[in-house]
Amino acid sequence: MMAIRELKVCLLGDTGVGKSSIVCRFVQDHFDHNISPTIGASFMTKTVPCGNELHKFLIWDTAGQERFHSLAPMYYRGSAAAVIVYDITKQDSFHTLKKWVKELKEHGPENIVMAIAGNKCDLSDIREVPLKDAKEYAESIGAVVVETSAKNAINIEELFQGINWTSPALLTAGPHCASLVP
Ligand SMILES: Nc1nc2c(ncn2[C@@H]2O[C@H](COP(=O)(O)OP(=O)(O)OP(=O)(O)O)[C@@H](O)[C@H]2O)c(=O)[nH]1
Repeated sequence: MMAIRELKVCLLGDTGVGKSSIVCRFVQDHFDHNISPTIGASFMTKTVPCGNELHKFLIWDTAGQERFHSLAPMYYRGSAAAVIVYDITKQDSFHTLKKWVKELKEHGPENIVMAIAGNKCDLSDIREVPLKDAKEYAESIGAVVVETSAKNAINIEELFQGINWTSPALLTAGPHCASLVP
């Protein structure tokens, strides 16, 4: 018998920052230059061994386009953690990230664990957002931050594994943490 812990996580962030690409790299180890914008949201799972248990990530990848904004609460409300993504080459996307954090604090589940991903770190020569700014901001809201590249498979596993899944908020998250499989 190995315990399986289900970890519900949603991805939020501006359109085009690479949310679907991060999920695709994590779940399928694949990158598509011509990936289409998400319509509504998409759902994927991935199970990975972690110590003497299995972690089953239940991942909601939301659509970043403004016209889908009103759907986001349906996905973040059921999540124990949120990965909020910006594009290190677009200052605007960092601004949008801050708006998501504010919305989560106001309307998200109490104690939702937040992780920030500065994606497209393969393009650091055209960077607009210094890592220092992201670190300072993350610290101010008690979130972890990591720079990722879905394209070059940098820090993608680390992003999902680095979420503080031992947070009391998650341990008390109830039935979805406790099922057992043979
Ligand atoms: N150079 C580079 N390009 C990336 C990276 N991740 C994603 N992209 C590209 O950025 C574009 C947008 O990626 P998506 O994954 O569709 O972005 P999204 O955040 O899911 O967008 P929405 O579904 O509209 O919210 C695509 O052309 C990707 O190929 C990366 O790490 N590096």
